[in-house]
Amino acid sequence: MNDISPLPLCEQRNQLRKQMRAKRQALTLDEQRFAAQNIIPKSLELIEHYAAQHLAFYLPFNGEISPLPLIEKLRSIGKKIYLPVLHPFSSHQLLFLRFDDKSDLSSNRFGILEPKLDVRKVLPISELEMIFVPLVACDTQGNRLGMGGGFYDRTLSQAKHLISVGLAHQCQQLECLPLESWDEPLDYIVIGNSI
Ligand SMILES: Nc1nc2c(c(=O)[nH]1)N(C=O)[C@@H](CNc1ccc(C(=O)N[C@@H](CCC(=O)O)C(=O)O)cc1)CN2
Ligand SMILES: Nc1ncnc2c1ncn2[C@@H]1O[C@H](COP(=O)(O)OP(=O)(O)OP(=O)(O)O)[C@@H](O)[C@H]1O
Repeated sequence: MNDISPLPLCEQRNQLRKQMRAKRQALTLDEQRFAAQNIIPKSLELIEHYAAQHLAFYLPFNGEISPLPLIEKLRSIGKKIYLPVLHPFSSHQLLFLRFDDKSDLSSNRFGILEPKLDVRKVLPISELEMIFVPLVACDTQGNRLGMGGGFYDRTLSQAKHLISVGLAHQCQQLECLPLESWDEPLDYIVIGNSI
C-alpha cells in the first residue's frame, strides 16, 4: 500500500531548508555583490525612520546576503554595530558584541566568524534597537525559516521591543512558509534584488 500521509511539519521544514540553502549557495559572486549593494537604500531608510543608533547584524556564511557594505556605510555615519556570539554556557542563546575596527574575530563551532568573547563589549539586549537577521527562507507575511537552531526565535521572543529586519536574496522569498508555534515573524524584510 502506498503511504500518502503528508510529511511531518519538521521534515517539511528540513527539506525546504535544504532546497533553499542550495539556492542561495548557487548565486554567483556578481549576484552576491549586486544584492549586497541593493539592500543598502531600503535598510538606511528604515534605520533613519526609527533613528536607531544600536544595530545588530551578522557576518555572512553559506550564501547569505552580505550586510558588510551596509555595515561599512553605517559605521561611517556613526552608528554602533553589534554581532551575534554563541553564548558560552547557555545553549542556543546569543550575546551581542560591539563590532568595530579593533574587533578580534574567530570562527565559532559552525564556522561563522564572530567577535572574541569580551564581557566589556557585550550590549544588554534591552539596549539594542534594531536587529538585521539572516534567513534561509521567508514569506510575503514576514515569516522566517532559519538554520534550525532557534537562536533568533529565542532572541526575538525575549526582546519584543526590537525592530527586526530580515535580509534576503530574491530567490529566498516564498508565498507561504510552513510555520511552527514558536516562529517569530519579522517586522520587515528587505530583499536584495538580483541583477
Ligand atoms: N551568519 C549567521 N550567523 C549566525 C546565524 C546564522 O544563521 N547566520 N545563526 C542563526 O541561528 C546563529 C548560528 N546558527 C546556526 C545554526 C546551524 C548551523 C549549521 O550549519 N547547522 C548544520 C549542522 C552543523 C552542526 O550541527 O555542527 C546544518 O544544518 O547543516 C549554522 C548556524 C548565530 N549566528
Ligand atoms: N522561544 C523559544 N524558546 C525555546 N525554544 C525555542 C524557541 N524558539 C524556538 N525554539 C526551539 O528551537 C528549535 C529550532 O527552531 P527553528 O527550526 O524554528 O529554528 P530557526 O528559526 O530555523 O533557526 P535560527 O533562528 O537559529 O536561524 C526548535 O526545536 C524550537 O523548539
